[in-house]
Amino acid sequence: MEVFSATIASIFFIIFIYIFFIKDQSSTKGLPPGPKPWPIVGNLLQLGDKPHAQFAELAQTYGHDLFSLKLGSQTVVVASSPAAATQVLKTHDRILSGRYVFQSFRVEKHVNNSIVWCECNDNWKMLRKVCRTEVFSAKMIESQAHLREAKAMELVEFLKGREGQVVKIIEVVFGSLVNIFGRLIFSQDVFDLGDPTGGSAEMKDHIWQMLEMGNSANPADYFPFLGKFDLFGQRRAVANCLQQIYDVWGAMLRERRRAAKEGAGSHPLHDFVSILLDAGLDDQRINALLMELFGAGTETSSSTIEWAMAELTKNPSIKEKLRREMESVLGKERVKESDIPRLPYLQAFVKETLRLHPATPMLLPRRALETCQVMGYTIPKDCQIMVNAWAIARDPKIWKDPLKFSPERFLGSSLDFKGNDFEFIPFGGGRRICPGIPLATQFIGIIVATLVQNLDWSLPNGMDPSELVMEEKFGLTLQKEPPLLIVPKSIYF
Ligand code: HEM
Repeated sequence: MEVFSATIASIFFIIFIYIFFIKDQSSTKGLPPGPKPWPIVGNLLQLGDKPHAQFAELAQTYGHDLFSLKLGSQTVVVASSPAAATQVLKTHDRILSGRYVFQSFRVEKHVNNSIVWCECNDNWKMLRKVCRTEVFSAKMIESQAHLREAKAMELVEFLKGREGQVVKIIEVVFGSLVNIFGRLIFSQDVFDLGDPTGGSAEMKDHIWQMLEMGNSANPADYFPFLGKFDLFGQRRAVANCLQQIYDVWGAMLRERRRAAKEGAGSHPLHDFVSILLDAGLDDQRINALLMELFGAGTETSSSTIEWAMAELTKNPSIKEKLRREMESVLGKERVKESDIPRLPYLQAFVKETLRLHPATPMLLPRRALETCQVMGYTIPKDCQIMVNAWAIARDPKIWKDPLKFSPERFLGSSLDFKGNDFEFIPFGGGRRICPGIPLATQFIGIIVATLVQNLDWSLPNGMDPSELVMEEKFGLTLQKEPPLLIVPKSIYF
């Protein structure tokens, strides 16, 4: 019996070795060069909390265009130059348009209806079309400008009320953005800025929980065979959280449908929900899309605004230039979104913030739908592909004095983030480019301009702005450590 058990154990051991060593070795044939992986863990131990910076260093050694590495048993290819980004996001856009869906988010009902995670199938095309022609159309964006302007001013009033007190800027900006989204999406606030327990506490908690779960590591992303067991219950937690959010929204959707029926087919409110109902989307699609807009829009935009505030704090002369531009163009008028096209320095400032601090430094991971050849290397089917937009935007071969925060570099330049200039791709590119660009740029522009026009602030404890340490963590972090703390001071013209 013992001999039998030992034989079975040996067979399993050999299969295990085969899977992790021999099969792995053969699957690396033709891949871009990269650091030698350790057995089983691959190059995981070489990653810290800033993979985009570590990947930038690896690119120096192994391949300025493309290099590959193993994260556990997953093969990952990283593009780190504009030429390689062009290949991934343009030349091979179709084949490389799959998404690598994080294991915690593999909740079937959500993924199938998700614009972020589903394949570029008919459902995805329909959702993108609704976004392009309805939700983010120029008419819709313009019609809701007054809401964002009012919320930006509410934020200023809130901060003025905290004069002399220390404020963690990300929390108030995040709260403001969630409220703007609440208003744009279903015409109601989610947070009460002045009362941390106020607003819709239930919805606020669910959204925080979702964002935190999205940021927590799942070992199954490195060892996919663990995925089906959901060992740490992360997928179940995401599914529960989504269900709770959908339940709240479900009640609202039912109420809207009822009101629409009674009002002979017209929805009284002009918000995203009414657009989606009018577009004939079913509840599951609406739920998934609303979740996506909240998830993809709030954290990215609020972290960009936090970076903008940090740069303004560190560079008071830039804050002054923004103020002077507004004074000369608008006089004493309060800034509005429709003024942004007349404020070139503000536009250049937003671009420079996105260049140095892209909210998703390596975009969202893509997946090869088929094996293909890119720049003479083999990219195997199902391989994960990342584009290091952060490294590209700091490459001294492309940018003069790349680490200097200088909005001037964009003045008089046609360089834009709309996916055609592959040296500057904070919103990605190709068919999966961020559909929220028109909204994100309005948000960021109006909030930054309103803060600069109406408020002054300093760092706590008389700290000198030059001492401000500005370090990115990986991508979609809530930037809890170190947060930007400021002391608001009102300014009066
Ligand atoms: C500063 C703000 C933002 C940044 C930096 C940003 C960045 C990105 C990036 C890099 C991608 C992946 C693109 C690719 O794979 O090539 C993406 C996708 C996406 N973004 Fe944004 N985003 C921002 C704001 C928003 C907003 C405000 C919304 C909507 C309200 C939004 C909705 C989406 C959606 C739905 C996708 C998935 C698109 C798809 O897979 O087809 N984003 N975003």
